[in-house]
Amino acid sequence: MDPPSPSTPGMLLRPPVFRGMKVLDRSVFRKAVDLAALKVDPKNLGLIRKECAQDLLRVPRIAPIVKHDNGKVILLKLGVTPEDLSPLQQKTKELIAKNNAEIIPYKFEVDYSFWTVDDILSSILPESLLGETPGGYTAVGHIAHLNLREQYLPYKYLIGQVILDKNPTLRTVVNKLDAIDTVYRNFKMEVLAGDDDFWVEQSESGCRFQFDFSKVYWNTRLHTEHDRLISLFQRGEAVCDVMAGVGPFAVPAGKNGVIVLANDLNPDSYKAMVNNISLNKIAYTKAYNMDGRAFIHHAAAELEELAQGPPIENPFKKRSRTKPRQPVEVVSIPPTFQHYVMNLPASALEFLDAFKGVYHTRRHLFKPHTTAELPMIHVYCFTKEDPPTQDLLGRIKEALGWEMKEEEVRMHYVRKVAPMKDMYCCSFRLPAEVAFAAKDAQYVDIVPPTTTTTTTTTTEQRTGLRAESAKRPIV
Ligand SMILES: C[S@@+](CC[C@H](N)C(=O)[O-])C[C@H]1O[C@@H](n2cnc3c(N)ncnc32)[C@H](O)[C@@H]1O
Repeated sequence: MDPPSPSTPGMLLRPPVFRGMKVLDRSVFRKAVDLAALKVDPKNLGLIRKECAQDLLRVPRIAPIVKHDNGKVILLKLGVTPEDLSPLQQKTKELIAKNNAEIIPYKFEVDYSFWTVDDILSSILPESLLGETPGGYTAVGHIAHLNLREQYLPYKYLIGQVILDKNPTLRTVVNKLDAIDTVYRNFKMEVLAGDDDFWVEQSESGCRFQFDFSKVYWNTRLHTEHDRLISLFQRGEAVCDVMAGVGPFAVPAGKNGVIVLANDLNPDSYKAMVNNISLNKIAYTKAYNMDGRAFIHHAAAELEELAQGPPIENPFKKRSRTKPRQPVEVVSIPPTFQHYVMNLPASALEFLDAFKGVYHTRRHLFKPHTTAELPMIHVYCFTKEDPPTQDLLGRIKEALGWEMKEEEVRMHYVRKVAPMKDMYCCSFRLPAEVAFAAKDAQYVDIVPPTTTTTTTTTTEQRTGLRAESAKRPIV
């Protein structure tokens, strides 16, 4: 079939075609389109707009009533000219006659600012590349990040510039390079357009997060999953976030009055998390920078010790002016964790071996001696199996050294990360046989790469958790 001729109504409001352009020339996107317009008594504008809706110009981003001379006119649909009214409905023609409406030629002029990203890219890219939409991106703060396929790379700067031009909230457009870093899970990226500035601010779960997007892991698509898990944590419970990143679980949970000991191996994630704790005025979350396996043991000891201190006062909680006698918000620290979070899907299952003997010397803290139950483990993983049950149960058994029954593990589907690869969150209660087992030599703590510091705020000494940590630097 022949392509539609440029005079076909549908083609009139498409940008001019400049296939093969590699350096953006915005000036070529000017276009004038000849339309017909109705000049009517201003008091009849609304009536005609309503009665003749089918015959008015219906093109996205163009309102059919426009200013003309000192008044307003109504634009008629594409294909109608002052000389040829035949495309109009009979009802419209009658209304025009009845209202003595004048039909005038109207030159509708558009330029680069009118067209969408897809309009422009589809007039620039070779036809062979038009099947996909390379203009799709994910925004993190002021950065749009693309994952351009190889065939689009010769046009990458142009694609980046068009996206930047068309999205006023963006300042930088980057393309992800190579695969993800295997340890810290961050991407190398190339700036395609805009500022060479990777320091972003992003909101999630009612909190603000600041970080260098080129140095740490952040995935906007995990928002719902972060919220799901956070909603399981109760105020006054203790959560151990073993691979916490910049704090998308730890900071909002802390804001809800959950005591969180949160760790990340990446020093840049750790520093950002410390800053985010302070930025959001969180009294209940404390950041650490060590290997996750070591942290599982370290945190159990640390929490038990913290629990022996005073409850945490929240100096940031605003007091009500109308209720001046409201008590200061206080949360007691439980001696054991109610939840562990392990979001490092590529290898977190392998870290389960660290739970062997984690409460060997702390049996007295749990039932039947107290009301405390053993903690829930929420461990993220990837699988290529569908259904995933046997694969995940097998890998849990291998790492934990204990066979979990199918009904003891909740496998929550999180998202598809590749055509044959799914992300799951496995939640199960830590078995007593594992938690209280004798500790193997291999579980001796590893010296962390850096020591822990706490956020520096003037209120630091007033918060139980921070006051404790200020007294006892972790080595
Ligand atoms: C997939 S990210 C998840 C971060 C965060 N929990 C989230 O949901 O956005 C995994 C994190 O694990 C950290 N990590 C990698 N190896 C680690 C280890 N051995 N111990 C602790 N953290 C580790 C990485 O630096 C990264 O921030």
